[in-house]
Amino acid sequence: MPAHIIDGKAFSAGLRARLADEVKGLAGRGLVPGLAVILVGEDPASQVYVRSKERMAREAGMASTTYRLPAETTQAELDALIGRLNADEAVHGILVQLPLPAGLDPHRVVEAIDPAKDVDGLHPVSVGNLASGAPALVPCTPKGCMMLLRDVLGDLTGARALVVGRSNLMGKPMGQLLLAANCTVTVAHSRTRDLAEECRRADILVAAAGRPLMVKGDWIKPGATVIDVGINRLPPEPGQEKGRLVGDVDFDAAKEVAGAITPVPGGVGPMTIACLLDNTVEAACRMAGVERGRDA
Ligand SMILES: NC(=O)C1=CN([C@@H]2O[C@H](COP(=O)(O)OP(=O)(O)OC[C@H]3O[C@@H](n4cnc5c(N)ncnc54)[C@H](OP(=O)(O)O)[C@@H]3O)[C@@H](O)[C@H]2O)C=CC1
Ligand SMILES: Nc1nc(=O)c2c([nH]1)NC[C@@H]1CN(c3ccc(C(=O)N[C@@H](CCC(=O)O)C(=O)O)cc3)C=[N+]21
Repeated sequence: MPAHIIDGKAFSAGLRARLADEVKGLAGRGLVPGLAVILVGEDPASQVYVRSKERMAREAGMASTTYRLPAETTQAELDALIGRLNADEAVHGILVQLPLPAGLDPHRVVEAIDPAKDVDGLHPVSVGNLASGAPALVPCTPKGCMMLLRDVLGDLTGARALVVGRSNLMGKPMGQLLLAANCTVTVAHSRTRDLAEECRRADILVAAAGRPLMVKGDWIKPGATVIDVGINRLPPEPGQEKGRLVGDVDFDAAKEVAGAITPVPGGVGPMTIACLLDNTVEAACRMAGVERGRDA
């Protein structure tokens, strides 16, 4: 039986509609959640992301400002902007798009952000809170993956979970969240010895390697839940202007074996933006001492 196709786009729209209601309520109390995004240089993937993020923040009734800085921006200039945003009471969330141009130190930039406004969940305080089980602002993409997994599977207790990739933005926090959800977690990477064999053991497979179509159909355990985080553009076919967008999983083959699977596009990507908005509302409520009606 072909897999259930997990509709991240619809899930994201539902979450954003609930956030819009919540934001309306907050605005009535004088609190408008504000997001600041900093984009240095012209990374094309980040530009797409920044545009849809700004649109969706506005649609949810939030304030959103994007700071576009030239690639030659110095560390001191970037630090100064972050300092101003830290001090700005109308800003509740600050996100610096990664990767940064060469010459800018991503660790220093992330550490300059007030942890209370760290809606990307990358500051050492956020990372420590997540790892130690304290309330934390959780990185948006792994958070979105967990929402989809819980929607499909309910309780994840005891499941064997494999995360392919160990980046700070995705693989590592994903491993932490699955562990907190009582999965038995393996994190694979480019030095993993037999990736196919590791995949075949996984009840939950999260692919975040940035390698187009790397995970083959016969690497999937029958019935497994597959979350494809990869966003890769293939080279254009003759006569086409742009190449096709594909994930890290060979979707056409995998959907014949998996129990459930996310498509690319329309899977994890839209969840990332919804979770960014959710984190901004969360940060705003914490700063204002407002209790949230839980559901996200
Ligand atoms: N949908 C969304 O919202 C988002 C999508 N993405 C996409 O997810 C993917 C991963 O992003 P990100 O984590 O930032 O990427 P990084 O490049 O930072 O990390 C990639 C990870 O994958 C591992 N890896 C690379 N090649 C292989 C391989 N052949 N076998 C096993 N592991 C491998 C690397 O291992 P090692 O550490 O050994 O080098 C590394 O840990 C990208 O396609 C990105 O575009 C990212 C963020 C959000
Ligand atoms: N500090 C930081 N935090 C990030 O979370 C971050 C980042 N930097 N740098 C870039 C990556 C990439 N990323 C995406 C988010 C949404 C989609 C998305 O919405 N994708 C849609 C459409 C994609 C399209 O059509 O081009 C989809 O998959 O359906 C994609 C990619 C967040 N990132």
